[in-house]
Amino acid sequence: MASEQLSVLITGAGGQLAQCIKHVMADFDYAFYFKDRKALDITDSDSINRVLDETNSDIVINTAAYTQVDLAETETEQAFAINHLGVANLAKLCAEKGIKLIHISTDYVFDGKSDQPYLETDPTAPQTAYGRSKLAGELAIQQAALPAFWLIRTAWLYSIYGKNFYKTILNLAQTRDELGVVNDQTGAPTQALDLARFILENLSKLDRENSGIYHFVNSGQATWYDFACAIIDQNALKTAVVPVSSNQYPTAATRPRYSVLDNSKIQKTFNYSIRHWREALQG
Ligand SMILES: NC(=O)C1=CN([C@@H]2O[C@H](COP(=O)(O)OP(=O)(O)OC[C@H]3O[C@@H](n4cnc5c(N)ncnc54)[C@H](OP(=O)(O)O)[C@@H]3O)[C@@H](O)[C@H]2O)C=CC1
Ligand SMILES: Cc1cn([C@H]2C[C@H](O)[C@@H](COP(=O)(O)OP(=O)(O)O[C@H]3O[C@@H](C)C(=O)[C@@H](O)[C@H]3O)O2)c(=O)[nH]c1=O
Repeated sequence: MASEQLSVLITGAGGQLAQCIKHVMADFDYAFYFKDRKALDITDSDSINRVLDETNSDIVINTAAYTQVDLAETETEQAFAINHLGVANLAKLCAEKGIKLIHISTDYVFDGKSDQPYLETDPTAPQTAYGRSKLAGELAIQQAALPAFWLIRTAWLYSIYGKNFYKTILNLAQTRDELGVVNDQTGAPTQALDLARFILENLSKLDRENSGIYHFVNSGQATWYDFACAIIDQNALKTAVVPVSSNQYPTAATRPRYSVLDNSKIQKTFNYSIRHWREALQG
């Protein structure tokens, strides 16, 4: 007898990661339901309740979030309403209905003062309103009595979808001969399609025993300057990229100086090899 297909609900369907999941989903035998903010607002419990029942969800992948790092410094209440209270609503209802949850968090929960890749067990100390709101969401996930959950921290996501640094650099390069890019913030550029593939390839393994926090980033590390140079090279563009310090490129939110995530736990647990960011950038 054929086993019943698992029903997988993806929130935040208008966003980058959700579109990447859509991009790779054809290879996977699940019943997928993509809901954008209009169809499912995670700050509205009635809307979550209705959609969870309608779709008979077994697993929810929550990609819905407030992701505007600088604006969050002034729209802090809105960031918390989504990244904390919205996530808490979703986790509570999933727990009540026995639904497993995959939630995405960020390298910006760390203070950036380390000089070696952060482990899942390292203390968090976000320095931005966005980071604090995401950390509050992490705690809500861990406090909900979910049957199983993965809290996946990732970083510097880019793809052909949505708004991201990769696309910003390509856009700026259309009109500029020179771009100043910070060379004193180090992280791990991560192809969002790689994360989408990891999630779908391992979805059936999600259970109580392997529930917890995982770091998923492409391997290696780079400054935003290194990443911008690689983007310009890959696209054979002529724009010159000039290294600058964070002081020369002031932003409302102070990004971590160093936020590389150690990805060995996820590779070991799921026997999964994550490629280097330079290889991922080649497509
Ligand atoms: N982008 C990155 O570099 C990184 C992202 N992350 C995390 O990964 C996850 C996915 O990020 P990404 O896809 O890039 O982000 P996007 O901003 O591209 O997508 C998030 C989506 O969530 C939607 N959304 C906002 N509020 C609500 C709400 N109340 N209910 C339902 N949907 C809502 C947004 O809609 P609208 O546009 O209408 O607001 C948007 O479509 C997020 O949790 C993010 O914090 C972690 C590390 C790096
Ligand atoms: C566009 C641009 C940015 N920068 C700097 C500003 C900033 O310090 C750094 C990154 O810029 P962005 O604002 O594009 O990226 P930012 O919004 O900080 O990206 C973050 O998004 C959230 C959602 C996350 O969770 C993080 O992991 C991370 O990906 O590069 C330059 O120096 N020159 C430039 O031309």
